[in-house]
Amino acid sequence: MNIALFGYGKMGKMIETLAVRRGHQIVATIDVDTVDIDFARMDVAIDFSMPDSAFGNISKCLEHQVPIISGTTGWLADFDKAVQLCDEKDGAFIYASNFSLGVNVFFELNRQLAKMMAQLKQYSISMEEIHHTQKLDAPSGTAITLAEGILDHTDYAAWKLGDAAENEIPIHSKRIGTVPGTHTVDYSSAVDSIEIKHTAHNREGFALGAIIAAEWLVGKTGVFTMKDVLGL
Ligand SMILES: NC(=O)C1=CN([C@@H]2O[C@H](COP(=O)(O)OP(=O)(O)OC[C@H]3O[C@@H](n4cnc5c(N)ncnc54)[C@H](O)[C@@H]3O)[C@@H](O)[C@H]2O)C=CC1
Ligand SMILES: O=C(O)C1=N[C@H](C(=O)O)C[C@H](O)C1
Repeated sequence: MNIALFGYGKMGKMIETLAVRRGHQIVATIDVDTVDIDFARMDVAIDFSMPDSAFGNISKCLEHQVPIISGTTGWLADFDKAVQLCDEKDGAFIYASNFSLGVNVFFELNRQLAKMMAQLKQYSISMEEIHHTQKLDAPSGTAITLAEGILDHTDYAAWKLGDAAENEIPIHSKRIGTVPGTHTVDYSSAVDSIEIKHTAHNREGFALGAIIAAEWLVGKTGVFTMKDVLGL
């Protein structure tokens, strides 16, 4: 496949390495200063850029009929517009807050646990996410997806960054060194706690998941998720 990378930072470079190893060609690396973009050469594009550039990059790809994988977080205020544009253009689009296969299993585990705990009102829920100090957005996209999975199955009204009201799920964000990404969901009562946790050891899992999603998306039309890709 001919892959274009939008965003040639930590993730873009990791995806390049793994994609070449899987036999793909990187036909463009587009970063903040890139002026000319040759969309005709691309079978698929993968965007790991910045919160304020993601929607623009996604829109350009959809306008040019290039299937687009979006991994950038912190731009979801524009998500519905991206879906609408994809429909209008008969395009192909996948966004995931986290492409790692392990985290996508963890998302399902989180939803199952929330269902089981919904009636046990003696437990209060809190979440923690830890990332490297260069991360621009908080809470992480992954933490938001986890919180949404809990909100779907419980009486909590919303999630909140930091301290929260009784009917809100607090998400505590920490920025430490070079941590690639750790997410914990905690249910605590007066007598015990239940905790589920995912720890990324490096960025390879995110990059591999994004490439697998790109391989899956080419030739399809519509808006999909990692659940579709992985058959979860
Ligand atoms: N969904 C997932 O599985 C994962 C998502 N991420 C997200 O991916 C994004 C990028 O993460 P990193 O690579 O660690 O960040 P990074 O800061 O290392 O790289 C971002 C790159 O985007 C470039 N950029 C800025 N404006 C641009 C534009 N208009 N067009 C193209 N590129 C532009 C920057 O110059 C930089 O090189 C973040 O939003 C992060 O939260 C990160 C890891 C996994
Ligand atoms: O910025 C990162 O590094 C990561 N961002 C994603 C997020 O916001 O959830 C995914 C992963 O946790 C790494």
